Amino acid sequence: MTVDREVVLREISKIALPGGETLGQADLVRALAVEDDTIRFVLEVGSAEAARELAPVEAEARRRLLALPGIAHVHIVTTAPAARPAAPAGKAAPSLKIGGHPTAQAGPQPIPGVRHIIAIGSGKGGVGKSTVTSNLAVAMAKAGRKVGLLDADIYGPSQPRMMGVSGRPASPDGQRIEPLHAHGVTVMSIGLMLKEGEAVVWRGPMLMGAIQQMLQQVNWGKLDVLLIDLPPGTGDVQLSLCQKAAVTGAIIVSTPQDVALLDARRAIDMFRKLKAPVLGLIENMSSYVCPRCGHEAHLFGHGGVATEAEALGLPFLGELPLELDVRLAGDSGRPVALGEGVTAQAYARLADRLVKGGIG
Ligand SMILES: Nc1ncnc2c1ncn2[C@@H]1O[C@H](COP(=O)(O)OP(=O)(O)OP(=O)(O)O)[C@@H](O)[C@H]1O
Repeated sequence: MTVDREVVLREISKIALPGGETLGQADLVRALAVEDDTIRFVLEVGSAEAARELAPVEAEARRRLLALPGIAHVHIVTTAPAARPAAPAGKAAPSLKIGGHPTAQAGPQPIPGVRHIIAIGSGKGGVGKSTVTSNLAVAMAKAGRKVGLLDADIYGPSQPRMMGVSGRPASPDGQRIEPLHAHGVTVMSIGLMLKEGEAVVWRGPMLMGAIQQMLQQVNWGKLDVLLIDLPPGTGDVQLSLCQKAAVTGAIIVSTPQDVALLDARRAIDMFRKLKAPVLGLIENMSSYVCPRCGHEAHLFGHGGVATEAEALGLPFLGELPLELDVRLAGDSGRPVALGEGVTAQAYARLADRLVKGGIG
């Protein structure tokens, strides 16, 4: 038997809590990760007292999980908000330190001044999610919207390169973080918070702390829309994000290939479970137009995403061509949407569609 998230949840969800509910019913498990012989998760409760009462539950969960085949380590962290004096509005913020434990909160919070939060996800890596996010951000800014871009791709933050920003963001008061600005877009990336070349093994609580910090402690200012570049797949960042931020909706990027579509379906399913509405699907690398002869070819198939959107009853937001300039522009820090070509026009249409749809 392979021990995965589902197996772990099944194993511990029936454990009874002091109040009579089960662990599954109370929905306390966060940031669950299974890595080789190790299981890690957070139990998030409302108060320090409730956390203390969970000690026997923690012990029982550990006992059950260590009995699973191949599991040698179980790390459980129980978190509760620290009691702290009320701070004046807009001033409450812990120190600028990635990996702080998150403060448990009642539910998804809006970000002051930010009208819409849009998560951009994909089922699979390499389909162009980051490219689409940077170009869409630029296209919406060109259309006169106030746009922010948060790069939450912990596995490979690529927005600093794609947007051409570098340097560690300043924090003049040691509490709030000043974002960077490029091409009319306010930018913050988890990559800018890490030291160059630093490898980080993200643990659940660190991850949740980092996400919460980037949402709530960055001086985003007034934004019509904040686009969030998620890591590919269906993991803890997606979960943390939907728990911490009042996400307006998610957009899924896919190539037309069947395997990418299959993974995209999983991502859609996850957002639905997390109660984040899926605003629509985008087909990237849809067609290739030969720059010499103008011949159009469909290297990864064509139209699969539109068909999938229709089957799922979701809007199809548009298709974006495969073009060498897209990659070159992304590598040079000047997204192709800044220009006037075919792809830039496709992004302008996409931005227009979202703005007309009330997003941004
Ligand atoms: N439409 C396109 N035409 C040409 N190249 C593209 C296009 N879209 C993306 N690419 C290139 O494909 C590569 C992967 O794109 P990108 O990093 O945006 O994918 P991703 O889905 O964010 O991947 P990951 O999340 O795994 O980092 C990059 O080199 C990018 O420049």
